[in-house]
Amino acid sequence: MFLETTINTTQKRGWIEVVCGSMFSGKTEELIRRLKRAQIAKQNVEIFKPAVDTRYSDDKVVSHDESAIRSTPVESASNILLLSGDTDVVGIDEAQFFDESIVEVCRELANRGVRVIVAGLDMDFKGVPFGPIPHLMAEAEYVTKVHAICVRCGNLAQYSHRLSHDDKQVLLGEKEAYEPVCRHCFQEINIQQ
Ligand SMILES: Nc1ncnc2c1ncn2[C@@H]1O[C@H](COP(=O)(O)OP(=O)(O)O)[C@@H](O)[C@H]1O
Ligand SMILES: Cc1cn([C@H]2C[C@H](O)[C@@H](COP(=O)(O)O)O2)c(=O)[nH]c1=O
Ligand SMILES: [Zn+2]
Repeated sequence: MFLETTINTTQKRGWIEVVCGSMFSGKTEELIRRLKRAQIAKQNVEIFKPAVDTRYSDDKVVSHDESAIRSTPVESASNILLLSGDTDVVGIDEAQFFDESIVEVCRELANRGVRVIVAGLDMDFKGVPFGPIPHLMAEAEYVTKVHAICVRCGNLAQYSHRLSHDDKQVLLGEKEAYEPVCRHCFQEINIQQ
């Protein structure tokens, strides 16, 4: 479990946390858990997600288990800077869908003294690093990799296997479109295909 860094109230110091893993690994639940605890601590919290992710809700980040928190959809990473005026904590979900400029945005916020918590897929359906997440992992002070349960064998899953033959990297979907699998099962699937 991630343990929050003690906040030194005399000096406002920012940092970056990344929560990554496959689909269904609990990234959004963990993001919501950290943000709700910050709200309980009376911190000023803003949550953003890419406008492209229209699943579940326009104005909420929602987990597969239906826990939710209010959020603002943004068309581009630069909007996050504009909308984060007097904020102590910024949460960003589905960060794999932003372009590389999200790295600069997170850096700028952290340098300003903001705690930035970013959740996103570390790998796409091919097992290839996804968008800006690897770069964010390199810059972050704290990286938490969470795991789903492999639907084929019950081991820890780190891959998101796409059930269709669609080859484009971005394809929104849920259980009808993806299943979380472990290394062994991911290899077996790819040998068969
Ligand atoms: N194969 C699975 N392994 C783990 N959790 C699963 C699985 N299938 C469904 N879930 C549900 O997904 C929830 C995690 O959802 P969520 O936080 O939205 O994940 P993520 O954001 O990583 O896709 C779990 O608490 C569980 O209820
Ligand atoms: C693996 C993979 C996933 N996606 C899409 C599918 C979902 O809409 C999101 C991931 O959501 P989650 O909160 O992590 O479950 O990303 C994609 O577009 N391309 C991929 O390769
Ligand atoms: Zn498996």
